[in-house]
Amino acid sequence: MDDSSDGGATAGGTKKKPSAAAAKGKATGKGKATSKAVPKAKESSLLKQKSPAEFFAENKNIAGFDNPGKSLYTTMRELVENALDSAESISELPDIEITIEEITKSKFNTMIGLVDRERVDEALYDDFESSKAREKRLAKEARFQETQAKNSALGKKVKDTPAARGKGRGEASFFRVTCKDNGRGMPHEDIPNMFGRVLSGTKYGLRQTRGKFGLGAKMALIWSKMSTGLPIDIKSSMKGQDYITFCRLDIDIHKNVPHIHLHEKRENNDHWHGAEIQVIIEGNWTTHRSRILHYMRQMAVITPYAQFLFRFLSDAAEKNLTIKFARRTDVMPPVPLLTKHHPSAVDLLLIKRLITDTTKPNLLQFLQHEFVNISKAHADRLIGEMGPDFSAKTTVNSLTSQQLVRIHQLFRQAKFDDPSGNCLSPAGEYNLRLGIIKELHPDLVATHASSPQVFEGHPFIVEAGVSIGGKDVKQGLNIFRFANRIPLLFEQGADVITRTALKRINWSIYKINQQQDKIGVFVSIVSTKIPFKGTGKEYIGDDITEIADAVKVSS
Ligand SMILES: Nc1ncnc2c1ncn2[C@@H]1O[C@H](COP(=O)(O)OP(=O)(O)OP(=O)(O)O)[C@@H](O)[C@H]1O
Repeated sequence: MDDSSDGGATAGGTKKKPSAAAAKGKATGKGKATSKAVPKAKESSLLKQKSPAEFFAENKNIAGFDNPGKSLYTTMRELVENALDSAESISELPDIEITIEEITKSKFNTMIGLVDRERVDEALYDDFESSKAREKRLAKEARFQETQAKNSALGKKVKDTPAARGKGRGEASFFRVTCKDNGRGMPHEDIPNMFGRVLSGTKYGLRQTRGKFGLGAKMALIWSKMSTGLPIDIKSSMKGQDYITFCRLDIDIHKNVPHIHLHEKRENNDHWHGAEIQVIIEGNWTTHRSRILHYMRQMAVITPYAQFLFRFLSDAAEKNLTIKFARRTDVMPPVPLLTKHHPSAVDLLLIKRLITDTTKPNLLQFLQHEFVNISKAHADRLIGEMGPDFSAKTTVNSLTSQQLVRIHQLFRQAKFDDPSGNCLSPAGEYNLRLGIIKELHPDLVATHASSPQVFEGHPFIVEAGVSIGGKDVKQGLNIFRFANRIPLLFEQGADVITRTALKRINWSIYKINQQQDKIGVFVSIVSTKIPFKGTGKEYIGDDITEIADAVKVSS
Protein backbone atom coordinates (compact mmCIF):
# COMPACT_ATOMS: atom_id res chain seq x y z
CA MET A 1 0.00 0.00 0.00
CA ASP A 2 1.18 3.50 -0.71
CA ASP A 3 2.17 5.12 2.65
CA SER A 4 0.99 8.52 1.57
CA SER A 5 -2.57 7.30 1.14
CA ASP A 6 -3.21 6.24 4.74
CA GLY A 7 -2.83 9.88 5.98
CA GLY A 8 -2.75 8.85 9.71
CA ALA A 9 -5.87 6.67 9.94
CA THR A 10 -6.84 5.95 13.57
CA ALA A 11 -7.68 2.61 15.07
CA GLY A 12 -11.30 3.57 14.97
CA GLY A 13 -11.09 4.38 11.33
CA THR A 14 -11.70 8.10 11.69
CA LYS A 15 -9.23 10.42 10.10
CA LYS A 16 -7.23 12.81 12.28
CA LYS A 17 -6.50 16.20 10.88
CA PRO A 18 -2.72 16.43 10.38
CA SER A 19 -1.02 18.88 12.76
CA ALA A 20 0.74 21.91 11.37
CA ALA A 21 4.13 20.46 12.42
CA ALA A 22 3.38 17.19 10.73
CA ALA A 23 2.22 18.98 7.65
CA LYS A 24 5.47 20.94 7.62
CA GLY A 25 7.49 17.80 8.13
CA LYS A 26 5.72 16.20 5.20
CA ALA A 27 6.60 19.10 3.01
CA THR A 28 10.28 19.19 4.03
CA GLY A 29 10.76 15.45 4.33
CA LYS A 30 12.08 15.76 7.92
CA GLY A 31 10.92 14.07 11.13
CA LYS A 32 9.70 10.59 12.06
CA ALA A 33 6.10 11.03 11.03
CA THR A 34 7.09 12.25 7.62
CA SER A 35 9.74 9.61 6.89
CA LYS A 36 6.97 7.08 7.09
CA ALA A 37 4.95 9.08 4.69
CA VAL A 38 7.63 9.31 1.95
CA PRO A 39 7.13 6.65 -0.74
CA LYS A 40 9.77 3.90 -0.50
CA ALA A 41 11.90 3.23 -3.56
CA LYS A 42 10.66 -0.01 -5.08
CA GLU A 43 13.04 -2.85 -4.27
CA SER A 44 13.83 -4.56 -7.51
CA SER A 45 16.12 -7.61 -7.43
CA LEU A 46 19.33 -7.52 -9.43
CA LEU A 47 19.43 -11.28 -9.56
CA LYS A 48 19.36 -12.76 -13.08
CA GLN A 49 19.57 -16.31 -14.29
CA LYS A 50 21.16 -17.81 -17.35
CA SER A 51 20.37 -21.12 -18.95
CA PRO A 52 23.28 -23.49 -19.69
CA ALA A 53 22.60 -22.94 -23.41
CA GLU A 54 22.94 -19.19 -22.98
CA PHE A 55 26.10 -19.60 -20.97
CA PHE A 56 27.77 -21.74 -23.64
CA ALA A 57 26.53 -19.48 -26.44
CA GLU A 58 28.24 -16.56 -24.72
CA ASN A 59 31.38 -18.52 -23.87
CA LYS A 60 31.62 -20.74 -26.92
CA ASN A 61 35.43 -20.59 -26.93
CA ILE A 62 35.59 -22.86 -23.87
CA ALA A 63 33.90 -25.55 -25.94
CA GLY A 64 36.27 -25.11 -28.90
CA PHE A 65 34.17 -22.67 -30.94
CA ASP A 66 36.60 -19.73 -30.83
CA ASN A 67 36.16 -18.43 -34.40
CA PRO A 68 34.55 -19.63 -37.66
CA GLY A 69 37.56 -21.76 -38.69
CA LYS A 70 37.89 -23.46 -35.32
CA SER A 71 34.11 -23.91 -35.17
CA LEU A 72 34.18 -25.79 -38.46
CA TYR A 73 36.92 -28.03 -37.08
CA THR A 74 35.17 -28.62 -33.74
CA THR A 75 31.79 -29.28 -35.36
CA MET A 76 33.35 -31.93 -37.59
CA ARG A 77 35.20 -33.61 -34.75
CA GLU A 78 32.23 -33.63 -32.37
CA LEU A 79 30.12 -35.36 -35.03
CA VAL A 80 32.87 -37.87 -35.88
CA GLU A 81 33.47 -38.72 -32.23
CA ASN A 82 29.76 -39.28 -31.61
CA ALA A 83 29.66 -41.50 -34.69
CA LEU A 84 32.58 -43.63 -33.45
CA ASP A 85 31.18 -43.90 -29.90
CA SER A 86 27.90 -45.02 -31.38
CA ALA A 87 29.26 -47.73 -33.73
CA GLU A 88 31.64 -49.08 -31.11
CA SER A 89 28.91 -49.26 -28.47
CA ILE A 90 27.26 -52.02 -30.54
CA SER A 91 30.59 -53.61 -31.60
CA GLU A 92 30.03 -52.58 -35.19
CA LEU A 93 33.16 -51.87 -37.27
CA PRO A 94 32.73 -48.13 -37.84
CA ASP A 95 31.96 -46.91 -41.34
CA ILE A 96 31.82 -43.13 -41.29
CA GLU A 97 31.24 -40.60 -44.05
CA ILE A 98 32.04 -36.96 -43.47
CA THR A 99 31.16 -34.32 -46.03
CA ILE A 100 31.95 -30.64 -45.77
CA GLU A 101 30.26 -28.74 -48.57
CA GLU A 102 31.16 -25.13 -49.20
CA ILE A 103 28.14 -22.92 -49.80
CA THR A 104 28.76 -19.59 -51.48
CA LYS A 105 27.13 -16.54 -49.96
CA SER A 106 24.85 -16.20 -52.92
CA LYS A 107 23.79 -19.88 -52.69
CA PHE A 108 23.28 -19.45 -48.97
CA ASN A 109 21.10 -16.41 -49.54
CA THR A 110 19.02 -18.30 -52.10
CA MET A 111 18.63 -21.16 -49.58
CA ILE A 112 17.19 -18.87 -46.95
CA GLY A 113 15.19 -16.84 -49.47
CA LEU A 114 17.26 -13.66 -49.21
CA VAL A 115 17.70 -11.70 -52.43
CA ASP A 116 21.35 -10.89 -53.24
CA ARG A 117 22.14 -7.22 -53.15
CA GLU A 118 25.03 -5.39 -54.83
CA ARG A 119 27.09 -3.03 -52.70
CA VAL A 120 26.15 0.59 -53.22
CA ASP A 121 28.33 2.51 -50.78
CA GLU A 122 31.70 0.70 -50.97
CA ALA A 123 33.32 2.90 -48.35
CA LEU A 124 30.96 1.45 -45.73
CA TYR A 125 32.70 -1.93 -45.88
CA ASP A 126 35.53 -3.33 -43.83
CA ASP A 127 37.50 -4.37 -46.91
CA PHE A 128 37.17 -0.99 -48.62
CA GLU A 129 40.49 0.35 -49.85
CA SER A 130 40.95 3.95 -51.02
CA SER A 131 42.85 4.37 -54.32
CA LYS A 132 45.81 5.79 -52.38
CA ALA A 133 45.91 2.83 -50.02
CA ARG A 134 45.65 0.47 -52.98
CA GLU A 135 48.63 2.13 -54.70
CA LYS A 136 50.65 1.86 -51.48
CA ARG A 137 49.78 -1.81 -51.04
CA LEU A 138 50.64 -2.71 -54.63
CA ALA A 139 54.01 -0.97 -54.34
CA LYS A 140 54.73 -2.84 -51.10
CA GLU A 141 53.76 -6.12 -52.71
CA ALA A 142 56.03 -5.45 -55.68
CA ARG A 143 58.98 -4.79 -53.34
CA PHE A 144 58.17 -7.93 -51.42
CA GLN A 145 58.02 -10.03 -54.60
CA GLU A 146 61.40 -8.70 -55.63
CA THR A 147 62.98 -9.74 -52.31
CA GLN A 148 61.29 -13.11 -52.58
CA ALA A 149 62.69 -13.68 -56.04
CA LYS A 150 66.18 -12.83 -54.78
CA ASN A 151 65.80 -15.12 -51.77
CA SER A 152 64.53 -17.94 -53.89
CA ALA A 153 67.48 -17.58 -56.29
CA LEU A 154 69.81 -17.80 -53.27
CA GLY A 155 67.99 -20.88 -51.98
CA LYS A 156 66.63 -19.03 -48.91
CA LYS A 157 63.23 -19.61 -47.29
CA VAL A 158 60.32 -17.91 -49.10
CA LYS A 159 57.47 -16.39 -47.01
CA ASP A 160 53.78 -15.99 -47.88
CA THR A 161 53.00 -12.76 -49.65
CA PRO A 162 51.24 -10.26 -47.36
CA ALA A 163 48.14 -10.40 -49.58
CA ALA A 164 47.89 -14.18 -49.04
CA ARG A 165 47.65 -13.65 -45.29
CA GLY A 166 44.36 -11.86 -45.88
CA LYS A 167 43.01 -8.50 -44.87
CA GLY A 168 39.95 -7.36 -42.97
CA ARG A 169 37.26 -9.70 -41.75
CA GLY A 170 36.38 -10.73 -45.29
CA GLU A 171 33.12 -12.33 -46.32
CA ALA A 172 31.58 -15.10 -44.29
CA SER A 173 31.80 -18.59 -45.81
CA PHE A 174 29.18 -21.19 -45.11
CA PHE A 175 29.48 -24.96 -44.95
CA ARG A 176 27.08 -27.87 -44.80
CA VAL A 177 28.69 -30.47 -42.52
CA THR A 178 27.23 -33.98 -42.74
CA CYS A 179 28.32 -37.03 -40.77
CA LYS A 180 26.79 -40.44 -41.41
CA ASP A 181 27.52 -43.54 -39.36
CA ASN A 182 26.47 -47.18 -39.01
CA GLY A 183 26.08 -47.01 -35.23
CA ARG A 184 23.39 -47.62 -32.67
CA GLY A 185 21.07 -44.78 -33.74
CA MET A 186 18.90 -43.03 -31.18
CA PRO A 187 15.46 -43.69 -29.73
CA HIS A 188 12.83 -41.62 -31.59
CA GLU A 189 11.54 -39.87 -28.47
CA ASP A 190 15.01 -38.95 -27.10
CA ILE A 191 16.35 -37.19 -30.21
CA PRO A 192 14.97 -33.69 -29.51
CA ASN A 193 16.56 -33.59 -26.05
CA MET A 194 19.82 -35.16 -27.20
CA PHE A 195 20.33 -32.32 -29.68
CA GLY A 196 18.28 -29.47 -28.26
CA ARG A 197 19.03 -29.43 -24.54
CA VAL A 198 22.53 -28.48 -23.43
CA LEU A 199 24.05 -30.90 -20.91
CA SER A 200 22.05 -33.95 -21.84
CA GLY A 201 23.47 -37.20 -23.11
CA THR A 202 23.90 -40.89 -22.52
CA LYS A 203 27.59 -40.84 -21.60
CA TYR A 204 27.52 -39.54 -18.04
CA GLY A 205 28.12 -42.93 -16.42
CA LEU A 206 31.60 -43.98 -15.32
CA ARG A 207 32.85 -45.38 -18.59
CA GLN A 208 35.60 -44.63 -21.09
CA THR A 209 33.91 -42.70 -23.91
CA ARG A 210 34.96 -40.02 -26.34
CA GLY A 211 31.93 -37.94 -25.38
CA LYS A 212 31.70 -36.77 -21.81
CA PHE A 213 29.86 -33.51 -21.26
CA GLY A 214 26.60 -33.79 -23.21
CA LEU A 215 27.53 -30.63 -25.06
CA GLY A 216 29.30 -31.16 -28.41
CA ALA A 217 26.37 -31.69 -30.79
CA LYS A 218 24.41 -28.91 -29.06
CA MET A 219 27.34 -26.52 -29.51
CA ALA A 220 27.32 -27.24 -33.25
CA LEU A 221 23.62 -26.36 -33.24
CA ILE A 222 24.16 -23.24 -31.12
CA TRP A 223 26.89 -22.14 -33.53
CA SER A 224 24.62 -22.75 -36.52
CA LYS A 225 21.93 -20.73 -34.79
CA MET A 226 24.40 -17.93 -34.13
CA SER A 227 26.00 -17.88 -37.57
CA THR A 228 23.34 -18.97 -40.06
CA GLY A 229 20.12 -19.22 -38.07
CA LEU A 230 19.46 -22.66 -39.57
CA PRO A 231 18.26 -25.76 -37.70
CA ILE A 232 19.97 -29.15 -37.48
CA ASP A 233 18.73 -32.20 -39.41
CA ILE A 234 18.91 -35.63 -37.81
CA LYS A 235 18.15 -38.97 -39.40
CA SER A 236 18.38 -42.05 -37.25
CA SER A 237 17.35 -45.65 -37.00
CA MET A 238 18.15 -48.28 -34.41
CA LYS A 239 18.93 -51.92 -35.26
CA GLY A 240 15.76 -53.82 -36.15
CA GLN A 241 13.56 -50.69 -36.38
CA ASP A 242 11.25 -50.63 -39.38
CA TYR A 243 11.23 -46.84 -39.45
CA ILE A 244 13.72 -44.00 -39.74
CA THR A 245 13.29 -40.94 -37.55
CA PHE A 246 13.57 -37.60 -39.33
CA CYS A 247 13.97 -34.71 -37.01
CA ARG A 248 14.67 -31.03 -37.69
CA LEU A 249 15.11 -28.79 -34.70
CA ASP A 250 16.80 -25.81 -33.20
CA ILE A 251 17.29 -24.80 -29.62
CA ASP A 252 15.55 -22.21 -27.49
CA ILE A 253 18.66 -20.71 -25.98
CA HIS A 254 16.90 -18.91 -23.13
CA LYS A 255 14.94 -21.92 -21.95
CA ASN A 256 17.50 -24.56 -22.97
CA VAL A 257 14.84 -26.68 -24.63
CA PRO A 258 14.52 -28.07 -28.16
CA HIS A 259 12.36 -26.23 -30.64
CA ILE A 260 11.08 -28.95 -32.96
CA HIS A 261 10.31 -28.17 -36.61
CA LEU A 262 9.78 -31.76 -37.74
CA HIS A 263 9.78 -35.09 -35.90
CA GLU A 264 8.40 -38.00 -37.85
CA LYS A 265 8.85 -41.64 -38.71
CA ARG A 266 9.39 -42.82 -42.28
CA GLU A 267 9.79 -46.29 -43.75
CA ASN A 268 13.12 -48.08 -43.38
CA ASN A 269 13.00 -50.39 -46.37
CA ASP A 270 16.79 -50.95 -46.43
CA HIS A 271 16.99 -51.99 -42.75
CA TRP A 272 19.51 -49.21 -42.23
CA HIS A 273 20.77 -48.43 -38.75
CA GLY A 274 22.88 -45.51 -37.67
CA ALA A 275 22.62 -41.76 -37.70
CA GLU A 276 23.13 -38.93 -40.13
CA ILE A 277 23.54 -35.45 -38.75
CA GLN A 278 23.61 -32.35 -40.90
CA VAL A 279 24.26 -28.79 -39.87
CA ILE A 280 24.93 -25.57 -41.81
CA ILE A 281 27.40 -23.22 -40.18
CA GLU A 282 29.75 -20.39 -40.88
CA GLY A 283 33.35 -21.60 -41.11
CA ASN A 284 36.74 -21.02 -42.64
CA TRP A 285 38.18 -23.84 -44.70
CA THR A 286 41.29 -21.90 -45.70
CA THR A 287 42.55 -21.44 -42.15
CA HIS A 288 41.51 -24.84 -40.78
CA ARG A 289 41.84 -27.19 -43.77
CA SER A 290 45.17 -28.48 -42.58
CA ARG A 291 43.93 -29.09 -38.99
CA ILE A 292 40.89 -30.95 -40.25
CA LEU A 293 42.98 -33.20 -42.48
CA HIS A 294 45.51 -33.78 -39.68
CA TYR A 295 42.68 -34.73 -37.37
CA MET A 296 41.37 -37.27 -39.88
CA ARG A 297 44.81 -38.75 -40.42
CA GLN A 298 45.45 -39.04 -36.69
CA MET A 299 42.03 -40.57 -36.16
CA ALA A 300 42.95 -43.14 -38.83
CA VAL A 301 46.16 -43.94 -36.89
CA ILE A 302 44.36 -44.65 -33.61
CA THR A 303 41.30 -46.27 -35.23
CA PRO A 304 42.67 -48.56 -37.98
CA TYR A 305 39.58 -50.78 -37.69
CA ALA A 306 37.33 -47.94 -38.89
CA GLN A 307 36.71 -46.75 -42.40
CA PHE A 308 36.42 -43.03 -43.01
CA LEU A 309 35.37 -41.36 -46.20
CA PHE A 310 36.14 -37.67 -46.06
CA ARG A 311 34.89 -35.30 -48.76
CA PHE A 312 35.24 -31.60 -49.31
CA LEU A 313 32.90 -30.25 -51.97
CA SER A 314 33.03 -26.82 -53.52
CA ASP A 315 31.85 -25.02 -56.65
CA ALA A 316 35.55 -24.34 -57.24
CA ALA A 317 36.44 -27.79 -58.58
CA GLU A 318 40.16 -27.45 -57.77
CA LYS A 319 39.33 -27.33 -54.05
CA ASN A 320 37.41 -30.60 -54.11
CA LEU A 321 38.83 -33.44 -52.09
CA THR A 322 37.96 -37.07 -51.45
CA ILE A 323 40.11 -39.06 -49.04
CA LYS A 324 39.39 -42.60 -48.04
CA PHE A 325 41.06 -43.89 -44.90
CA ALA A 326 40.66 -47.61 -45.45
CA ARG A 327 40.04 -50.17 -42.71
CA ARG A 328 43.12 -52.31 -42.14
CA THR A 329 41.90 -54.73 -39.50
CA ASP A 330 38.73 -56.21 -38.10
CA VAL A 331 40.24 -56.35 -34.62
CA MET A 332 38.34 -53.88 -32.55
CA PRO A 333 39.13 -52.92 -28.95
CA PRO A 334 36.53 -54.32 -26.54
CA VAL A 335 33.49 -52.18 -25.70
CA PRO A 336 34.42 -50.12 -22.61
CA LEU A 337 32.48 -51.29 -19.57
CA LEU A 338 30.40 -49.22 -17.21
CA THR A 339 32.03 -49.38 -13.81
CA LYS A 340 31.20 -48.32 -10.26
CA HIS A 341 32.86 -45.53 -8.34
CA HIS A 342 36.02 -46.12 -6.38
CA PRO A 343 35.54 -45.05 -2.73
CA SER A 344 38.55 -42.74 -2.82
CA ALA A 345 37.22 -40.92 -5.90
CA VAL A 346 33.85 -39.81 -4.52
CA ASP A 347 32.93 -36.52 -2.89
CA LEU A 348 30.11 -35.72 -0.50
CA LEU A 349 27.75 -34.68 -3.27
CA LEU A 350 28.30 -37.91 -5.17
CA ILE A 351 27.73 -40.00 -2.04
CA LYS A 352 24.38 -38.21 -1.58
CA ARG A 353 23.44 -38.83 -5.21
CA LEU A 354 24.35 -42.51 -4.97
CA ILE A 355 22.16 -42.80 -1.88
CA THR A 356 19.25 -41.19 -3.74
CA ASP A 357 19.70 -43.54 -6.70
CA THR A 358 20.52 -46.81 -4.92
CA THR A 359 18.13 -49.73 -4.72
CA LYS A 360 20.01 -51.06 -1.68
CA PRO A 361 18.19 -50.19 1.53
CA ASN A 362 20.89 -50.62 4.18
CA LEU A 363 24.41 -49.33 4.69
CA LEU A 364 26.13 -52.70 4.36
CA GLN A 365 24.53 -53.46 1.00
CA PHE A 366 25.03 -49.89 -0.18
CA LEU A 367 28.78 -49.99 0.48
CA GLN A 368 29.14 -53.44 -1.00
CA HIS A 369 27.17 -52.84 -4.20
CA GLU A 370 27.64 -49.20 -5.14
CA PHE A 371 31.46 -49.08 -5.02
CA VAL A 372 34.30 -51.11 -6.47
CA ASN A 373 36.73 -52.85 -4.15
CA ILE A 374 34.49 -53.10 -1.06
CA SER A 375 33.69 -56.71 -0.18
CA LYS A 376 31.11 -57.65 2.45
CA ALA A 377 33.78 -58.26 5.09
CA HIS A 378 35.47 -54.96 4.22
CA ALA A 379 32.12 -53.12 4.41
CA ASP A 380 31.56 -54.60 7.88
CA ARG A 381 34.96 -53.37 9.06
CA LEU A 382 34.35 -49.90 7.60
CA ILE A 383 30.97 -49.66 9.36
CA GLY A 384 32.61 -50.67 12.66
CA GLU A 385 35.16 -47.92 12.12
CA MET A 386 32.43 -45.30 11.54
CA GLY A 387 31.36 -45.51 15.19
CA PRO A 388 28.40 -46.56 17.37
CA ASP A 389 25.85 -44.51 15.38
CA PHE A 390 26.30 -46.76 12.38
CA SER A 391 25.33 -50.38 11.85
CA ALA A 392 25.09 -52.75 8.90
CA LYS A 393 21.32 -52.36 9.07
CA THR A 394 21.26 -48.55 9.15
CA THR A 395 18.92 -47.51 6.35
CA VAL A 396 20.81 -45.26 3.97
CA ASN A 397 17.92 -42.82 3.68
CA SER A 398 18.06 -42.17 7.43
CA LEU A 399 21.72 -41.06 7.40
CA THR A 400 22.16 -37.52 8.69
CA SER A 401 24.40 -34.92 7.05
CA GLN A 402 26.99 -35.43 9.80
CA GLN A 403 26.98 -39.17 9.23
CA LEU A 404 27.55 -38.63 5.50
CA VAL A 405 30.54 -36.44 6.29
CA ARG A 406 31.87 -39.24 8.52
CA ILE A 407 31.57 -41.74 5.65
CA HIS A 408 33.27 -39.33 3.27
CA GLN A 409 36.13 -38.70 5.70
CA LEU A 410 36.66 -42.41 6.15
CA PHE A 411 36.67 -42.97 2.38
CA ARG A 412 39.41 -40.39 2.03
CA GLN A 413 41.61 -41.82 4.73
CA ALA A 414 41.10 -45.56 4.43
CA LYS A 415 43.18 -47.77 2.19
CA PHE A 416 41.41 -49.43 -0.76
CA ASP A 417 42.76 -51.63 -3.52
CA ASP A 418 43.32 -49.77 -6.78
CA PRO A 419 40.49 -50.02 -9.32
CA SER A 420 41.23 -52.53 -12.05
CA GLY A 421 41.68 -51.43 -15.64
CA ASN A 422 39.30 -54.11 -16.94
CA CYS A 423 36.64 -51.55 -17.74
CA LEU A 424 39.03 -49.69 -20.07
CA SER A 425 39.44 -50.14 -23.78
CA PRO A 426 42.89 -49.10 -25.00
CA ALA A 427 43.65 -49.18 -28.72
CA GLY A 428 46.00 -52.12 -28.18
CA GLU A 429 49.63 -52.28 -29.26
CA TYR A 430 48.67 -54.22 -32.38
CA ASN A 431 46.26 -51.52 -33.55
CA LEU A 432 48.55 -48.65 -32.63
CA ARG A 433 51.45 -50.18 -34.58
CA LEU A 434 49.17 -50.95 -37.52
CA GLY A 435 47.77 -47.42 -37.51
CA ILE A 436 51.25 -45.88 -37.49
CA ILE A 437 52.47 -48.13 -40.31
CA LYS A 438 49.36 -47.57 -42.42
CA GLU A 439 49.39 -43.79 -42.20
CA LEU A 440 53.11 -42.93 -41.89
CA HIS A 441 55.02 -45.80 -43.54
CA PRO A 442 57.99 -45.41 -41.14
CA ASP A 443 61.34 -47.22 -41.40
CA LEU A 444 61.10 -48.33 -37.80
CA VAL A 445 58.38 -48.47 -35.15
CA ALA A 446 58.30 -49.58 -31.51
CA THR A 447 55.27 -49.65 -29.21
CA HIS A 448 54.62 -50.16 -25.52
CA ALA A 449 51.54 -50.41 -23.28
CA SER A 450 51.60 -49.71 -19.56
CA SER A 451 49.71 -51.79 -17.05
CA PRO A 452 46.66 -50.02 -15.59
CA GLN A 453 47.45 -47.28 -13.10
CA VAL A 454 45.38 -44.94 -10.99
CA PHE A 455 44.89 -41.25 -10.33
CA GLU A 456 42.27 -39.98 -7.90
CA GLY A 457 40.53 -43.36 -7.94
CA HIS A 458 40.30 -43.52 -11.75
CA PRO A 459 42.14 -46.24 -13.67
CA PHE A 460 44.14 -45.24 -16.73
CA ILE A 461 46.37 -46.92 -19.29
CA VAL A 462 49.07 -45.26 -21.37
CA GLU A 463 50.12 -46.70 -24.72
CA ALA A 464 53.00 -45.25 -26.66
CA GLY A 465 54.77 -45.66 -29.95
CA VAL A 466 57.89 -44.18 -31.48
CA SER A 467 58.58 -44.23 -35.21
CA ILE A 468 61.55 -43.15 -37.27
CA GLY A 469 61.29 -41.96 -40.87
CA GLY A 470 58.20 -42.24 -43.02
CA LYS A 471 56.01 -40.39 -45.47
CA ASP A 472 54.85 -36.80 -44.80
CA VAL A 473 56.81 -36.67 -41.56
CA LYS A 474 58.86 -33.54 -40.89
CA GLN A 475 62.32 -33.52 -39.33
CA GLY A 476 62.37 -33.42 -35.53
CA LEU A 477 59.60 -34.49 -33.18
CA ASN A 478 56.12 -35.10 -34.63
CA ILE A 479 53.91 -35.55 -31.61
CA PHE A 480 50.58 -37.35 -31.88
CA ARG A 481 48.44 -37.07 -28.75
CA PHE A 482 45.33 -39.14 -28.06
CA ALA A 483 42.91 -39.19 -25.13
CA ASN A 484 40.21 -41.86 -25.01
CA ARG A 485 41.19 -42.48 -28.59
CA ILE A 486 40.54 -38.95 -29.83
CA PRO A 487 43.35 -36.94 -31.42
CA LEU A 488 44.24 -33.74 -29.59
CA LEU A 489 45.50 -31.04 -31.94
CA PHE A 490 45.27 -27.76 -30.07
CA GLU A 491 47.05 -26.35 -27.00
CA GLN A 492 49.97 -28.63 -27.73
CA GLY A 493 52.48 -26.62 -25.66
CA ALA A 494 50.74 -27.07 -22.31
CA ASP A 495 49.92 -30.75 -22.75
CA VAL A 496 51.49 -33.43 -20.57
CA ILE A 497 52.48 -35.52 -23.61
CA THR A 498 54.25 -32.70 -25.46
CA ARG A 499 56.07 -31.56 -22.34
CA THR A 500 57.22 -35.08 -21.61
CA ALA A 501 58.45 -35.67 -25.17
CA LEU A 502 60.26 -32.33 -25.33
CA LYS A 503 61.67 -31.97 -21.86
CA ARG A 504 61.76 -35.25 -19.99
CA ILE A 505 63.12 -37.67 -22.57
CA ASN A 506 66.74 -37.78 -23.49
CA TRP A 507 66.51 -38.90 -27.11
CA SER A 508 70.26 -39.08 -27.57
CA ILE A 509 70.43 -42.12 -25.23
CA TYR A 510 68.55 -43.99 -27.97
CA LYS A 511 70.89 -42.59 -30.62
CA ILE A 512 68.06 -40.45 -31.97
CA ASN A 513 68.84 -36.95 -33.17
CA GLN A 514 65.96 -34.83 -31.90
CA GLN A 515 66.55 -32.10 -34.51
CA GLN A 516 67.38 -34.06 -37.63
CA ASP A 517 65.65 -37.44 -37.49
CA LYS A 518 62.02 -37.75 -38.52
CA ILE A 519 60.61 -38.90 -35.20
CA GLY A 520 56.99 -39.80 -34.62
CA VAL A 521 55.90 -39.89 -30.97
CA PHE A 522 52.46 -41.38 -30.33
CA VAL A 523 50.95 -41.38 -26.87
CA SER A 524 47.42 -42.55 -26.12
CA ILE A 525 45.83 -42.28 -22.69
CA VAL A 526 42.56 -43.98 -21.87
CA SER A 527 40.66 -43.59 -18.62
CA THR A 528 37.20 -43.39 -17.07
CA LYS A 529 38.11 -39.76 -16.46
CA ILE A 530 40.49 -37.81 -18.64
CA PRO A 531 41.42 -34.65 -16.75
CA PHE A 532 40.96 -32.31 -19.72
CA LYS A 533 41.46 -28.63 -19.18
CA GLY A 534 38.18 -27.19 -20.49
CA THR A 535 35.14 -28.61 -22.23
CA GLY A 536 36.79 -28.34 -25.65
CA LYS A 537 38.79 -31.50 -24.80
CA GLU A 538 41.96 -30.12 -26.33
CA TYR A 539 44.71 -30.94 -23.86
CA ILE A 540 45.57 -32.69 -20.63
CA GLY A 541 47.38 -30.60 -18.05
CA ASP A 542 50.84 -31.40 -16.83
CA ASP A 543 49.85 -31.25 -13.17
CA ILE A 544 48.82 -34.83 -12.44
CA THR A 545 51.98 -36.58 -11.31
CA GLU A 546 50.67 -40.11 -11.83
CA ILE A 547 49.83 -39.39 -15.48
CA ALA A 548 53.03 -37.43 -16.17
CA ASP A 549 55.15 -40.28 -14.74
CA ALA A 550 53.29 -42.95 -16.66
CA VAL A 551 53.63 -41.01 -19.94
CA LYS A 552 57.38 -40.73 -19.39
CA VAL A 553 57.84 -44.40 -18.54
CA SER A 554 55.74 -45.56 -21.53
CA SER A 555 57.50 -43.29 -24.01
N1 LIG B 1 25.76 -40.25 -34.17
C1 LIG B 1 25.14 -40.55 -33.04
N2 LIG B 1 24.65 -41.80 -32.83
C2 LIG B 1 24.01 -42.13 -31.69
N3 LIG B 1 23.81 -41.28 -30.67
C3 LIG B 1 24.27 -40.03 -30.82
C4 LIG B 1 24.94 -39.60 -31.99
N4 LIG B 1 25.26 -38.29 -31.83
C5 LIG B 1 24.82 -37.93 -30.62
N5 LIG B 1 24.22 -38.97 -30.00
C6 LIG B 1 23.60 -38.97 -28.67
O1 LIG B 1 23.39 -37.63 -28.28
C7 LIG B 1 23.98 -37.39 -27.00
C8 LIG B 1 24.48 -35.97 -26.93
O2 LIG B 1 25.61 -35.77 -27.80
P1 LIG B 1 26.62 -34.59 -27.51
O3 LIG B 1 27.63 -34.57 -28.59
O4 LIG B 1 25.84 -33.35 -27.29
O5 LIG B 1 27.29 -34.97 -26.10
P2 LIG B 1 28.21 -36.19 -25.69
O6 LIG B 1 28.78 -36.87 -26.89
O7 LIG B 1 27.40 -37.04 -24.74
O8 LIG B 1 29.36 -35.45 -24.84
P3 LIG B 1 30.46 -34.37 -25.35
O9 LIG B 1 29.87 -33.03 -25.18
O10 LIG B 1 31.61 -34.59 -24.44
O11 LIG B 1 30.77 -34.71 -26.77
C9 LIG B 1 25.10 -38.42 -26.87
O12 LIG B 1 25.37 -38.69 -25.50
C10 LIG B 1 24.48 -39.62 -27.61
O13 LIG B 1 23.65 -40.35 -26.76
